[in-house]
Parts: sequence; C-alpha cells; structure tokens
Amino acid sequence: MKNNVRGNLVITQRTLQFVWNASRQTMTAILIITFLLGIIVPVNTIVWSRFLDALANINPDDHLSKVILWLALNCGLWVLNGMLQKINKYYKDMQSDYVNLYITNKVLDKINSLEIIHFDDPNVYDQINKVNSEALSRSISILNNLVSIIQNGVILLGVIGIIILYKPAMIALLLLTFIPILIINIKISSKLHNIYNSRLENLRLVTAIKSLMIRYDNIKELKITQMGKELLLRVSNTYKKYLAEDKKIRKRNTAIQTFGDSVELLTKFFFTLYIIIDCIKRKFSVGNIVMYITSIDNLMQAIGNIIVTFANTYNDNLYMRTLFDFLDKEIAVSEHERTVSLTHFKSIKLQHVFFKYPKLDKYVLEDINLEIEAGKSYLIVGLNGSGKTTLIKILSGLYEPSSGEISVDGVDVLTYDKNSYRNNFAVVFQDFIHYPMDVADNIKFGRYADKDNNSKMYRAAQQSGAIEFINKLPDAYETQLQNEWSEGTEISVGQWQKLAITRAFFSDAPITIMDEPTASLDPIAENEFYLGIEEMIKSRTCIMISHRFTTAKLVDKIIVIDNHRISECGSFEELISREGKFKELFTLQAEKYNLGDVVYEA
Ligand SMILES: Nc1ncnc2c1ncn2[C@@H]1O[C@H](COP(=O)(O)OP(=O)(O)OP(=O)(O)O)[C@@H](O)[C@H]1O
Repeated sequence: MKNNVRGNLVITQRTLQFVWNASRQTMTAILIITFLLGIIVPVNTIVWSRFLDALANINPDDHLSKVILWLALNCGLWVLNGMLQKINKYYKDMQSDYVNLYITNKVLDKINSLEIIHFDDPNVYDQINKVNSEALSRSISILNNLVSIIQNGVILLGVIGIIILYKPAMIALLLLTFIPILIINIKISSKLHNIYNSRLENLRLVTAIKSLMIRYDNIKELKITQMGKELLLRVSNTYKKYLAEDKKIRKRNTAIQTFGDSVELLTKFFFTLYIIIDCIKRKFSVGNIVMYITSIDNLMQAIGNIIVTFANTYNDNLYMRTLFDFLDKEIAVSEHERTVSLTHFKSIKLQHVFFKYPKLDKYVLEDINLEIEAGKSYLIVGLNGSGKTTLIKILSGLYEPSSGEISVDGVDVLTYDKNSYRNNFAVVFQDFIHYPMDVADNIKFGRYADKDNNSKMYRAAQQSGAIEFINKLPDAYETQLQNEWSEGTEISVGQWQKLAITRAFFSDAPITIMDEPTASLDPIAENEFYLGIEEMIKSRTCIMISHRFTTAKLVDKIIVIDNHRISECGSFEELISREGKFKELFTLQAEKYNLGDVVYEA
C-alpha cells in the first residue's frame, strides 16, 4: 500500500471496516450518540444568546418566565450533554475490547498460517512486534478520530450556519489559517514514525533480554554467571540512548507546537475584536454579539480538532499499514496447488534433493537420495551441523527443497495438501515445546482430536516410561506444569523429554521422528524408552536421530550424513563391515564405553 492520499484513504477505510466488524451494534450506538453530541453545541449557542437577549431586555415589572425558560433549556442541554458523554464512553470502552479481540484473532490466525520459512526473516518479527504493540491502540485511535470528525463536523455545519448569516468570507479566511498547522502536524507524525521504525529491532532485543531475565529456567544460570548486571546495563544503555534522542526531538516539537498555538490564539483575538467592533457599529444585540463570538470560538475549535484528527489519522495509518501488510502477506511459498489429501503411503522418496536456508549461501543438504519405506525403522547419524535435523524438516514438509524432488508412492509431494501430509508425522524435536499447561494437555496436544481418550493417554505414558513420574505428581495428569503458574510444579529436563516422547506415542501418525530422544534420559529411563521403541517399530515407521549408537542394532537402516551429504546407508551389519564414517564413529564411541574388562556394546 502506498503512502499517498489514496493509500491513506484505503487504510482508513480498512481500519474502520475492522472497527465496524468488531461489533456493529456498539458502533451504531456510538455514531448516533456522537451525532447528538455534535448537534447540542450549536443549539446551545443559540439558546444562550436567546437567554442573554431575554436578560438584557427585561423590565423590572416583567415576568421572569422567558429568562428562566432559556436558562432551564441551557441547563437541560448541559445535563443531556453530560449523560451522552458518559454513555458514549461506556460504548467506546466496550468497542475497544471488541476491537482488541477482533485484531488478536486476526493476527494470531495469520501467525498460525505462516510457514516456518517466514520466520527465518527478522522483518517478520519486527512486523509482529509492531502489530502487537500498536495495532489495538491505533485502531481505537482511528475510531476516536472518526467519532471526533463526526462530532466536530456536525458542530462545524451548525456554527457555519450561524456565521454564514453574518459574514461568509470569515469561514474561508479561518480555514486558510489552519493549513500550515495541518502540514506541520503531518510532518511531525512522519518523523516520529520513522524514528519508531528505526528502533524496532533494538527494542525487540531489549524486550527479549527482559523476558529472558524473568524466565525461571534462566535464573539459575544468571545467578551463577552473575550476568544479570551486564544484561541490565545493556537494556538501560539502549533506553538511555533513545532518551537522549527523544529529548532533542521533544524540545523541537514543543517549540513548533507552541508557535502554532500562539498563531491560533492571535487569529482568534483579531477575529473576536473585529466582530465586537463591527457588531457594535451595526447595533447588534448583546445576545447576537455573544452568539457570533462563541460561534467563531466553536468554529476554530472544530477546525482545529478536525485538523489534529486528520494528522492523527495519518499517523495511525502509518502503523495500521504494518497490520494490513502483515495480514496481506503472501502465504503460498510454493506455486503448486496442493489440494490432494494424503491418507496412507508405502514409501517416500527423496531424489537429488538440495536445500539451503534463505539466509545462507551454502547448501545444508546436497544431492540427498533416500527412500523411507512404511513400517521400517531408521537411524540418522552424523556430526553436529551436518544437516540431520534439516533433513527431518524437509521430510516432514516444513521446508520445500531448493531443488530435487520428494515423491510419495511415485507422486510429487507438492501435489498433497500440506496439513494432510504433515498429519503423517509425529516429531519430537530437540527443542520441543514445554506447554505451560497440565500434564494431560502436554500429552494430548500430540493429537488433540483424541483429547477425550484417556486410556490412550495412559497407554502412551506406559510406552514412553513417563507413567511412573506422572503418578507421583501432586495431581497426576492434572498437574499444572512450571513454577511460573499458581499451583505449578517444576519437572526435570529428562521428565519433560519423557512427556514429549509420550506426546509422540499418543499421536497415531504413521511416521514417528525423534531428534535425540534419549539425550536427557537416565540409563533406566533410556532402557524403558528402547523397550517402548521396540514396540513402536512393530506398528509404525520410526526415524531417530541420535549421537548414541545404542539404537543402531534396533533399526532396519542407518543413514550417515557427512558434510551435508548421505555418505552411507544400510543395515548395522552392512555398515560395520565397511571401513566408513559409521564404523569410525561407532568404534570411537564403543572405546569410550570400554571399562576395564567389560566391553559395553553400543
Ligand atoms: N533456520 C536456519 N537458518 C539458517 N541456518 C540454519 C537454520 N537451521 C540450521 N541452520 C544451519 O544448518 C546447518 C545444519 O543444521 P542442522 O540443525 O540440520 O544440523 P544437525 O546435523 O541436526 O546438528 P546437531 O547434531 O548439532 O543437532 C547448521 O550449520 C546450522 O547452522
């Protein structure tokens, strides 16, 4: 969207559509009340002038009824004005909550629909951050601007109606004096927005440091390394730098705005003086003189408000543009129409697959040729950074290969609907999620469609070996996890890993992938895990990444990744009989387990 008049109108219109969609009834109430509030001002100006005239023309023996009537009417209008203001505030507060809910839903829905590749771009984080911190207040501000424009527009029409009877040229003259004020306001808004944008990434870093400092998991390391002070210093240095910049900007803006206000006041003074001299010459009544002076005052206020509102809307649009740019973000990262559902398969084949991450020039996977057969089990081994996890991400459909083909039973994977393809996988990543919820949710999130199937949950916990520690928790499966929440219980790293494995067992996905599943397990737990895996291997396709070669004999095939390529692939017997990378790594690890007379087979 462009930053021209048309672009701004489109953003304003889309924002108002948002506000309107959030709650139509509340918005209708706001518009009606705002209109009434606008009418009250010119009506009250006339009523007050009539009161003054009735008062000026009163004789000692006259009845006071006329004076009392106008005064009572004036008073009644003020009471009505006060009531409407309060009711309008109530509706505006409600509307603000509805808009908050509406925008939150839209943004989270969009975040949910983004692919992992979008999150490799730091700009996406800046955008989300800006949207999260600004979109609500800006859309409410645009609602307030709309309300202000309607109210001041009605006032403007009312008082123009009064002044036009007196001197129409005055209106044009007044409008002209406000043009420079509008330009100044827009320039200030643009500048502030540019400054805000230039700081986004640094401020995001500061927020990340602040939340890092209050994470329970991090506190132990911060206490030992005593890096809390250093982090605090970095946060406060960033703020101090911006504080110094803001001081300069605010000083200049204050000077400009004070000058603008003075010009406005002087204009008002000269207009009022002119009206008084002119009306006295033309022998107008006191009531009429007061009516014209008040009308000029109201007119200037209404024009001033409308101008400030336009400048604010322009400013808000700069922020709302980010929301709409974010919501309009292209989701399709592939030009293929992926509509076919994948329910079952016999084999997944990778042919000449190359892959590089968007930010890297080098390939992380090179010429990968591999067949994953349903019902078989695999172990992927290789040095750190060789590309094992990346291979899993490609296989499970999180990234598309840069070149080469993945096919399912001979059909290009790009034919299949992404989610239906991903439903075939249960993956335990190294950095799996610790859901801040209870144990049951942490397990059932593996396949939430089966959330009512508790016996399946108990079976999965049995298979993973998690059942024992879960039963010892204060509320067993209903125990809230993590100390940060009331009644929360902290569990160990290994116990979290067991839960993540249980989550995979709970899922019925035909392929289970586990990236370093035993890294945090004690020897007994590791043994239990392998018993569970032996069971799992019988019914599902299983792929494991592990630096521990204990699994090597359990699986049908071992895939060795060396320097981003598959260097070997075969059964344990085949690979151990070759003088390759696998034998080298296996022998190295086996030697480490050689304790005196006892040789522990890996
Ligand atoms: N999102 C990403 N963006 C850019 N580079 C990445 C990304 N993820 C991983 N890499 C890089 O890709 C390479 C392979 O990473 P990968 O995680 O696949 O290795 P790995 O074999 O699983 O390592 P480890 O055994 O340490 O888990 C590494 O050099 C890593 O820095």
